Amino acid sequence: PELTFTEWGKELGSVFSVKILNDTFLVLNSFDAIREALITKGNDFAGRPQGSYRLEHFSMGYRDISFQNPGARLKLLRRISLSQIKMFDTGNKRIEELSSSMNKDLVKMFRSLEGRSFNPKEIIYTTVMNVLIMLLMNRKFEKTDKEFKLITEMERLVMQSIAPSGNGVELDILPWLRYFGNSTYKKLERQAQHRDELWNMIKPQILEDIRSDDKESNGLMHVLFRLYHSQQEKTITNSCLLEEVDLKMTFVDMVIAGTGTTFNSFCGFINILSQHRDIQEKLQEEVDRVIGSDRTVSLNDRANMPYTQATVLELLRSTSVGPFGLPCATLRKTSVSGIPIPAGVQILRNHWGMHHDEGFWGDPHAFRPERFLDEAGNIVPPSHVNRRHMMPFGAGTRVCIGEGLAMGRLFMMIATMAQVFVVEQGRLKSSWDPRTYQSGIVLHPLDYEIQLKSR
Ligand code: HEM
Repeated sequence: PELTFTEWGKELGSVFSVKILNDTFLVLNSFDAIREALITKGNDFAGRPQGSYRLEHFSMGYRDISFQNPGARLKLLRRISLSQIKMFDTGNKRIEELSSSMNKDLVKMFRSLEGRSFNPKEIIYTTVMNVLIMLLMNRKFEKTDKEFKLITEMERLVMQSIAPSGNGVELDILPWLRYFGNSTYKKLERQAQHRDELWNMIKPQILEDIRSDDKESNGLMHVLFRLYHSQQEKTITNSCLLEEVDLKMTFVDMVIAGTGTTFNSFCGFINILSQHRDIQEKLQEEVDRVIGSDRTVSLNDRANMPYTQATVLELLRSTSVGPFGLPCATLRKTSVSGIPIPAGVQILRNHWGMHHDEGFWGDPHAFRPERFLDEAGNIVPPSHVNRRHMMPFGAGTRVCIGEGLAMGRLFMMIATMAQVFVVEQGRLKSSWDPRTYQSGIVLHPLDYEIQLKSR
């Protein structure tokens, strides 16, 4: 739909409405309209649609961060999650060590396949997923662990069943179809079983860490459980009393929101790299000059590696793996581009269209990191017009809470690949162009294979 809406926007203008079966969405299709909604009138547009049977089922009654409406609970969960994610940035030695150990794992897994043609998806998925698990529980799982299998399967089932315009939309309109073997309902039920089984496995692990008072067990879930216990014992009072379902859905939400997005962006990148020799050489030149080969990449290197940073930005713009962000809803009577909008209207923001607007970008379908560099080769500041036209993480009060984590991980993985490998196309070739990606709430690059040579 992102390509269709972008085309329609040329005729219909920057704001139009579409009917998907009997659900109506207002589509915001230009930078000005999206900016007005998310930033100038952020509080008016900060709601999430609450009428979808599928979302309500998946989120246990909107108890996750992504789909609940603003209120004390959302504020508390967002604040704690954000402060934990900040610890993943520079300055925390243990996290830095763990992150670089994960990069080492990525390199080790790739090295074991050197010289062969292979699909890198599984290895990338394992690495990205484990970064999330590290954030949540301060540990990592092996591919063969039951927990890992449950998480993977749960994430796959969610992606297949909750896209606003995808398969299963009929269940929102006719929820009674669940009594008649509806296939999306079966997927929702299966994911709920996986979720519960997973929670029953990880909850005792988190509680055991807390009991043993392991100072290093400071994952987001440890922090939330400690707060939850303090609230129960009435040693802390917040304006919102957490229940176990809030903790469980925060875990599920972070895994779902953080894995598919980062994983598909990086998967897209490796295919882009294998077909852009010039970009690969520029990345290699920079990493050789700034880091060399004697030490591993660190987040602190970002400041000295503008080309790699520009590549991360161009990757997020070009692939736009969250083509509409998350759907939002107006909380009160408002307007956009001078058009009055009542409360309760469901909104889709065409981030893809904004990131591929030919009138603005000129050549939006070329992969060109230089768009984000000035004449001296420095990264342009966030106030630069090209950076302002980029909202891969949304903006305003509901901006993605994983932005810093995702940007940091993408930087680490891109710089590490350039430092260690030359990436070439393998036997299975597919277009790198994101217009070919498979649609969904998150876009998926087509399958491809690569061949790696150590540098
Ligand atoms: C390349 C990676 C990522 C992209 C492109 C991305 C993109 C987005 C977008 C567009 C939104 C919707 C914002 C809005 O409604 O305005 C969002 C929300 C969200 N993201 Fe991300 N994200 C990424 C990585 C992550 C990671 C790593 C995490 C977890 C650590 C995460 C957690 C969330 C959560 C919880 C929300 C819901 C926020 C809310 O509704 O208040 N994301 N993300």
